[in-house]
Amino acid sequence: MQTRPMQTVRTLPELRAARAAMTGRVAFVPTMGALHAGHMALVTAAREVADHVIASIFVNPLQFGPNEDLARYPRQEAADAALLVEHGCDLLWLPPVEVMYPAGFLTTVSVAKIDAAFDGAHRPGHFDGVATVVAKLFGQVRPDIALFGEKDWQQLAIIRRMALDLDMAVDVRGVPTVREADGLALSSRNAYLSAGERTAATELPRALNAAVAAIGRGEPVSLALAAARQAIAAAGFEIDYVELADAALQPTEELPARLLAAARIGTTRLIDNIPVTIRASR
Ligand SMILES: Nc1ncnc2c1ncn2[C@@H]1O[C@H](COP(=O)(O)OP(=O)(O)OP(=O)(O)O)[C@@H](O)[C@H]1O
Ligand SMILES: CC(C)(CO)[C@@H](O)C(=O)[O-]
Ligand code: BAL
Repeated sequence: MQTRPMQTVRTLPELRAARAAMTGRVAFVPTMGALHAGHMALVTAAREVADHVIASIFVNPLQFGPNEDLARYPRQEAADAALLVEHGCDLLWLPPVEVMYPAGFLTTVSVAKIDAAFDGAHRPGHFDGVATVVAKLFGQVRPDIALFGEKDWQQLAIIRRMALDLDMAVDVRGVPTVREADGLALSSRNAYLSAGERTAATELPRALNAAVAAIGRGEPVSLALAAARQAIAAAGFEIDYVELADAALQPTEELPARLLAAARIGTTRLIDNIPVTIRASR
């Protein structure tokens, strides 16, 4: 892997100066840190499509509910910076919370309808927090391209919609989910799992894949989803949802049908999703 100098900035004047010095196309990877190979796939994809790569790390309080894991969300700035350097990031934007939300901050960006189901229903206010911070980050960084993981499928749909609706002139691109060898989607929150929970967690992608295979064979969707829910629950999960994304979550034709799931094991909430092909003649 190449290593090249990476600048780290924590103030808006420094960010603006560094951005102004960039010529050519700029790709942006927003994150909440605790970086892993999934984030690095975004940085690598960014490197391939642009002249400069900017990443941000900001654990955004606005997108956490009152009983969620804001306080314990993993923070590992030095290790994150080292990974970003290794993968060719040019600029790391590390805004303090008072720079993002100074006293008097009053604005919310809300993407209606596609935020209503799935994680939007289970995490009230979450996607307003995401849309608001990403709108701010886009305004600060002014990227040509921004990359988001397909793991957060609904988030990707919402940000695409927001960028289109608000004429942000940012090309929002999805990057396929990076998985562990046993199928579990990489996630910063996997660090919360005990050894037993980590073993059980593989049931989530396994059951989703089994359901998609059954649907592909022509089994009724309702039966395939019921079997997946049963298997996920039997592994020790409390299920938030295991559902097919409906047309409302497909704001562009580039986003095919998807089976989405969220479930909690112990104190950890995991999400996942995979593509589905539904036979016309069932
Ligand atoms: N396994 C993965 N494959 C591809 N992209 C990913 C993966 N995990 C996270 N991303 C993407 O990285 C970006 C930053 O995500 P974030 O920092 O929340 O990481 P995370 O691992 O998803 O953490 P969390 O556990 O909070 O969900 C998002 O666009 C997200 O979709
Ligand atoms: C897009 C994002 C960085 C906004 O805080 C976050 O929701 C995430 O890490 O997926
Ligand atoms: N990975 C999406 C950010 C969140 O769960 O808050």
